Amino acid sequence: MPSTLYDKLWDSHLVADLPGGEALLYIDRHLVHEVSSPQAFQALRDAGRRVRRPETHLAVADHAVPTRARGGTIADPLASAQVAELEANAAAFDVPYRRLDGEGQGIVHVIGPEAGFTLPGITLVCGDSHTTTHGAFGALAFGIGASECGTVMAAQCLKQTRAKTMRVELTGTLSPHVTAKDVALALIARIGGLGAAGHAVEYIGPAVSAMSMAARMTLCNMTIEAGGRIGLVAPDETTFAFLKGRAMAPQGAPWDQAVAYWRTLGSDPEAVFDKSVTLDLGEIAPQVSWGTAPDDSAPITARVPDPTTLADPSARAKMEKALAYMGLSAGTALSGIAIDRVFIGSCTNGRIEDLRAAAAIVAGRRVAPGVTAIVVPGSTATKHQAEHEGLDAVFLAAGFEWRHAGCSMCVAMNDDRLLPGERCASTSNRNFEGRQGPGGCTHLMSPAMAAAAGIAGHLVDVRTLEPAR
Ligand SMILES: CC(C)[C@H](C(=O)O)[C@@H](O)C(=O)O
Ligand code: SF4
Repeated sequence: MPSTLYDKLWDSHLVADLPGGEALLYIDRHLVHEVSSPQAFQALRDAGRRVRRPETHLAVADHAVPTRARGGTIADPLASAQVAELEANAAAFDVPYRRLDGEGQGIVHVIGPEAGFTLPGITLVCGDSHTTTHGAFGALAFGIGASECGTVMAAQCLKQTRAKTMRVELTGTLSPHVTAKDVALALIARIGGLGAAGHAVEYIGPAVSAMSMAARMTLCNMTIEAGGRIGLVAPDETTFAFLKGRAMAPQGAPWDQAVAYWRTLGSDPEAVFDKSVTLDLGEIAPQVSWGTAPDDSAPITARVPDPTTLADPSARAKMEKALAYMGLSAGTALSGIAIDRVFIGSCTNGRIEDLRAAAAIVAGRRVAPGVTAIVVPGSTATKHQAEHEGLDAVFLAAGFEWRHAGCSMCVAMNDDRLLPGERCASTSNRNFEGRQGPGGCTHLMSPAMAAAAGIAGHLVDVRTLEPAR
């Protein structure tokens, strides 16, 4: 019977079918961060257990870490305690740990792929919803809860329910300045925040094959914002080229064997999916979010939607609430909404390709008066690569701040936050109320669009930005 990529990954990790429809899956790798791991380590301690296969875990601090300075002590007592706890737990349980002041530090979803820790054909989990990111490599990767992290550490297995499958076919070609982020936002706006719930989404089609690994990771990263716990792209030559020579990827003959296996993973041509959606990339314009959920997104050429046009009272009330929080009135042109801050970074768009795209817009221009703009690379290695390419100088010359790696302003768990009422053009993935700080307003967009907003001082179509002087 023809199988999908998801079926192949599931079947190759199935330990046992359990009564009641659940199954026991073998877990190959586990990424560990400071927010979701303390409870898991404590559970091991309480039960007197060790980590079963320490070498299959990789720990790093990313959510709470300060990005202004590295080395020395962390001023914030909570962040300092969280990082110290992770470091002590990793040492006590022999789990490999990426030091905060080391080259290997960064956001879990950025360092996994960079290290070749993320590989096609494996199961990979993390106590973090954006673990979907790693599916870009053809890995069965999904976010788990804090107590499940402890289960994986102790047993290397997890109980799971098989997901349904959804095929998202991308056709056509992206227009200039339109990116995977715009595709993700347009898709989520179309299918809704629960449009992929219960489904493992596979992105298929020539437009996916043409995408870089960074673009595929952005797509898979955002799959959770459509409710899908799993986003997948079949591994291909682009995947292999990205992984070859990475520190934790196989080398020599095992590499050749692995690639031969990875080539077999793609969905069979006749494989049947439970659900199917097609998106023509040629029709997608740069997107921005206007509300308080990622599916509240629209082309930058559109206007703030009007709740009175909605027939369903609960949908109307939801939109009214979102617009009230965002301080926006129906009918206002999205292009032109003034911003206070720009955040370029996160596990969605903090990779070198993202920084290059933003720098290309910023070069020769200046951040608008009154706007504070920060660039936060997704990993320390990305930061150093960007510096090697001179991107830091481009950002600094334009008035951007150049920071150390971490989750930063994606989530209000560290020093980088919006103040109440501040409005931010952000390359992150969530725009919930208070996500970037209590009372802060987030507009999601691509790195090029966020850079353009910083230059213009308002949301703007990057394709119409005034030429650099
Ligand atoms: C803190 C963590 C558990 C959380 C997640 O699960 O995704 C965070 O990374 C986020 O993006 O909201
Ligand atoms: S960058 Fe944002 S979305 Fe990604 S793991 Fe950190 S907090 Fe979560």
